Amino acid sequence: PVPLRYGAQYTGMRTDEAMQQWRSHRFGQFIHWGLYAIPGGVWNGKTYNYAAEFLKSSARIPTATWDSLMYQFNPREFDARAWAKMAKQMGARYMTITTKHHEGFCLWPTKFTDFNISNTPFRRDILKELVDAYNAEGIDVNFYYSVLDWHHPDWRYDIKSPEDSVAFRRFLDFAGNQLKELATNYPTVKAFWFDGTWDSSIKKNGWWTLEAEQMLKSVRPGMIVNSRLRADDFGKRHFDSNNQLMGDYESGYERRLPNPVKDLQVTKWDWEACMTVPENQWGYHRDWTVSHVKSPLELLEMLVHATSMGGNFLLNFGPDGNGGFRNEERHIAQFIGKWMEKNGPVIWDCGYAGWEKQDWGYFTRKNGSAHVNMIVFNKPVSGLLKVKVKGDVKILSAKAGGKAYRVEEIAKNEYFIHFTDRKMTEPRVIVLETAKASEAADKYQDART
Ligand SMILES: Cc1ccc([C@@H]2N[C@@H](C)[C@@H](O)[C@H]2O)cc1
Repeated sequence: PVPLRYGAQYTGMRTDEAMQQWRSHRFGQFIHWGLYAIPGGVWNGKTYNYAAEFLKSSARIPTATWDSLMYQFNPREFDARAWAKMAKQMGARYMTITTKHHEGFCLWPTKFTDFNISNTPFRRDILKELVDAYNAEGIDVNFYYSVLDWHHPDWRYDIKSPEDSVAFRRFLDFAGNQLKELATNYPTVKAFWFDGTWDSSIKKNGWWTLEAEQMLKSVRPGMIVNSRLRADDFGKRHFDSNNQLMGDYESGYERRLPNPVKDLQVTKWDWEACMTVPENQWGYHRDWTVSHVKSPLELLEMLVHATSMGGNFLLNFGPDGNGGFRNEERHIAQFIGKWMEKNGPVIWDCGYAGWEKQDWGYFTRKNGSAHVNMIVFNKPVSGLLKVKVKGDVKILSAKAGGKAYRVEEIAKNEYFIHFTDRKMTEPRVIVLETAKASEAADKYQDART
């Protein structure tokens, strides 16, 4: 392997309590909220279809003009407790909030720039209200932080001169100070979700990305950081030049999920996929007719899909400039919440079952359990659900609620579950009880004698 100073700091999955908690949550609520929520993708009467949080660049708005939105930020409807209740009802176990997005506006009263919530008509510390409200509902809070900063004069996309180096060094000190401030002043924060780290200026300063990770973990032992923060000695990101994952979980799945057949490598490490409800809107956009809006069922299937491959699913909400959620978002939360109320146990604390993906849906398994969960989305015409088990395993029973389904062994390690449900109105969970084939044989042995 190539000797690295700023590469992966450890190999394998973390087994400490904090990481086990993060991993067991499986389902998180992403919240993108900032000045971009005020115009909501519309500027001077023109609607820009690209992501609303990029309106500043889509509409080529001068920084001074964009930054003056700060004087309008006064979300009267904002109620952190109501947000937290909606997330709780949805079945989310953690929430990731944009402390600062690319625009550079800070949702907390930071000491390191005036471009923050305390200089708005609203004044209140939104971050503190959210952390307190979500924690009170038993939901962990993580911080999204964009290193890329359109507001800060010392930001550089690349380092092309000694002046760039001096300025960018000041910028990295600024970012480091903000990160330390966040980890210190909000002591219950569990993880940092870094974004805006793809530019050459960062890739040429891999040392800083490791220093930021180490600083956060020294301020808060157990802190979790995503792979997207990290660049190694050669500017390689996410996976270092020895192909080792940097940070504590892979965060490369944005608006896409790993393939359940071809991408099984992800089951070897922690990872999280983040997802928009429209095709590509993270911040609030006034007009959702500009693209496909995913249905609650599509999003529920993605949550199950991620869990089935041992990953987390971070579903995005974009509150408007007043602090309200769209009806589509409320409906999604209510729909998924209703399903999770009954079936949360096949998501929370669950992961990759180790069996081959089948067409009818997904397997999940609570770590180490002899029970394997089937979440059925696509009932076949035959009503026969194929299950291929691995190794010394026999299926003893298949149950949904109190009802048992016939388990038919059709070949070695292959079964049909006779799924006689007539009409499927929602994804159905069938729990398989398994035992070691060798031991199970003894069980039959007993029956025969
Ligand atoms: C090209 C591009 C840059 C940044 C993004 C940001 N990452 C997501 C997690 C959102 O924050 C989006 O604004 C998306 C696409």
